[in-house]
Amino acid sequence: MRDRQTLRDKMGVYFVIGTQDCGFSREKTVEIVREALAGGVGTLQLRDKGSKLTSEERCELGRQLQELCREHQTLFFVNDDVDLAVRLQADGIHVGQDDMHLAEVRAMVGEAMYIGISAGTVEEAIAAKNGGADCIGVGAMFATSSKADAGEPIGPAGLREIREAVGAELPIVGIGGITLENAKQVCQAGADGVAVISAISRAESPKQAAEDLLRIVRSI
Ligand SMILES: Cc1ncc(COP(=O)(O)OP(=O)(O)O)c(N)n1
Ligand SMILES: Cc1nc(C(=O)O)sc1CCOP(=O)(O)O
Ligand SMILES: [Mg+2]
Repeated sequence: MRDRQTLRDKMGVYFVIGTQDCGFSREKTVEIVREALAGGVGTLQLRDKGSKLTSEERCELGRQLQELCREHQTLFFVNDDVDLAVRLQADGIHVGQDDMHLAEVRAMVGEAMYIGISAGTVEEAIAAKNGGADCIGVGAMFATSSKADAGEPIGPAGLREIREAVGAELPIVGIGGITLENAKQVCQAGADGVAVISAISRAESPKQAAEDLLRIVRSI
């Protein structure tokens, strides 16, 4: 069953990944995820964008990653693809402002699955909270090359405003351009954790990068 405190605890280091971040290689994606999980990633999101995988192959990759997550007690989220999340019985689904509406997602996934929503403004964050979102991904925090349409960075000040508006209870991760150098600022502004792609996927050691991020998040 969904539990807000469990979710908050698991969102310290939230790794978002798809084959597009790993040279379109499934094997490389699995290898990086394996390392990242060993480093303490608490939530993994499969975000396969513009990939060369068929839907069956994407489902198979999802199953593989979900199995690895289970071995590490890591939450497994699917990005955008509500049907895939239902098929895999993922722990969570993440949707943005241009994706399926929250109420429709809830009707499709049932009561047990976490729903994460993207928010870049106070209005979006309040709407997500009032609509029953379990957590929000706030961004873009900083400039990012991992998402072409990420929009203008809102910085830690933007996240702080959102935290003040939604209150202390709703789990929040910052996302977009987060690195070992700026992760502390994101948490100091009120985030429960950091969601990253490149800080882990492009690190020389994804395991070390995840460990370092977790240490920073836990230091706040
Ligand atoms: C944790 C988290 N936060 C935000 C996003 C971005 O979602 P969205 O705005 O729908 O953009 P895409 O990821 O679909 O390109 C996310 N994926 N995860
Ligand atoms: C997936 C995603 N969503 C964003 C948002 O602003 O909602 S920014 C982003 C990309 C995050 O990648 P990196 O950690 O490499 O910057
Ligand atoms: Mg989306």
